[in-house]
Amino acid sequence: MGMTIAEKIIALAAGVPEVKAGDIHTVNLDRMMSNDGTTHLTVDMYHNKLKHPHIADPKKMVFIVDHNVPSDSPKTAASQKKMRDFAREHNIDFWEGKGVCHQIMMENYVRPGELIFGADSHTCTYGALGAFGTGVGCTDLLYGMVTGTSWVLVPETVKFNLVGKLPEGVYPRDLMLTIIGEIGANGVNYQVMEFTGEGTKTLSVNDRMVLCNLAVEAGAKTAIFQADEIALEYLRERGREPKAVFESDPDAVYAREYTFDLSKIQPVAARPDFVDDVVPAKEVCGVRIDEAFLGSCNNGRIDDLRVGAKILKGHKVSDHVRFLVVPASQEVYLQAMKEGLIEIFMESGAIVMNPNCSVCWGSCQGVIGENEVLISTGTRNFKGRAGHPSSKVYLGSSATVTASAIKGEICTADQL
Ligand SMILES: CC(C)[C@H](C(=O)O)[C@@H](O)C(=O)O
Ligand code: SF4
Repeated sequence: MGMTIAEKIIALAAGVPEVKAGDIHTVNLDRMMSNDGTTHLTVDMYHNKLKHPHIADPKKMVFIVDHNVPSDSPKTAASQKKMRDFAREHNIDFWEGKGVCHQIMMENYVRPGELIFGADSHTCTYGALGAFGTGVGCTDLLYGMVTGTSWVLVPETVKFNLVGKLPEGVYPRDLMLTIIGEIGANGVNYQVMEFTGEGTKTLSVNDRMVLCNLAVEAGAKTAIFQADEIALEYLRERGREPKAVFESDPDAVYAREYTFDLSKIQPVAARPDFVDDVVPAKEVCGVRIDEAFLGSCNNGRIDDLRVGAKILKGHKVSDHVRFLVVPASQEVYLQAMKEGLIEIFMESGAIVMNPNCSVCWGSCQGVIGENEVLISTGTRNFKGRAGHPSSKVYLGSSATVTASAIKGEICTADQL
């Protein structure tokens, strides 16, 4: 029987010739990532719960401080110290303040064909490079750390056929929010979203990251693209080799299929408090905002900063808006500096921050107050996600967020 890309990756990690959806397999993990959201809990369990604490292979581990960096309280400082000390003691790769975990992973580690666990729900981002990345809790992360292995219930795969090309001024973020709006927040629960079709050839690795990253917002176990020439070029530029390059067999089994015509996609926004409450952005135009956020592991890359800077150039951020611009990594930040983008943001009145999760999860920077409204390129708009429970978060593309920051109310770039 034919297999999908995801099934082939699991089969390779399990050391068996074939797997099918519904099977349970023990797998070797290629890598494990953990960030300051939960690593302190994993470290506590390591010390307090294990009879024979040890790490199978420290080279497989990556610890990244990105959620609350620089630390914002004595409490986070203490939990980050725990993480930092543990990483040093055990020779674990450690990154602090260098970028959002998934961006760091994509820039430095992920290889096609790998099976990667991350103690973070957006680990599905790595499918942009043809890897199977999935989020786990810290108990599973600890098990993986100690044994180098884990288990996987092989998920079904759902095929997303992409045709055509996105129109000018419409972005992968609009496409993925549209898909989530259509299939719903439980649309692909515990399934793999496989993106395929000629439309994928119009998408860069950065674009593919946007799609894969948000897959978990539709309940997906992960999302994946075939590692084609575009992905292999991204790898080559970074001096990495693939582990394995797979494509789905013609007779692979899919649970369902959808087709999305990219040329029909329009700017959209997700209304508070649900990621799948997606409407044409024009429908929410006029909503007064207090803050705008351009950043996160979904939309803090150089492409996003270029889009934002192009729209902002020659304009000023509205008097009553804080516009936070947060590059997803130092690599992105440096590139933006070289291109003069940071200057444009600063001169227009934006607040440019150090690479981190920022107000995407509203626990460290930019937290919004009672009844305040944020328009954001972050991943989620759940109640209280960015601060006070009465505050509201709208999600939109980098273009819509920047245009709204200028106007002081939600608007699309073509309305400026
Ligand atoms: C803190 C972390 C565990 C969490 C996640 O798993 O996604 C966060 O990154 C988020 O986006 O809500
Ligand atoms: S940027 Fe947002 S979604 Fe991404 S890891 Fe940080 S908090 Fe989670």
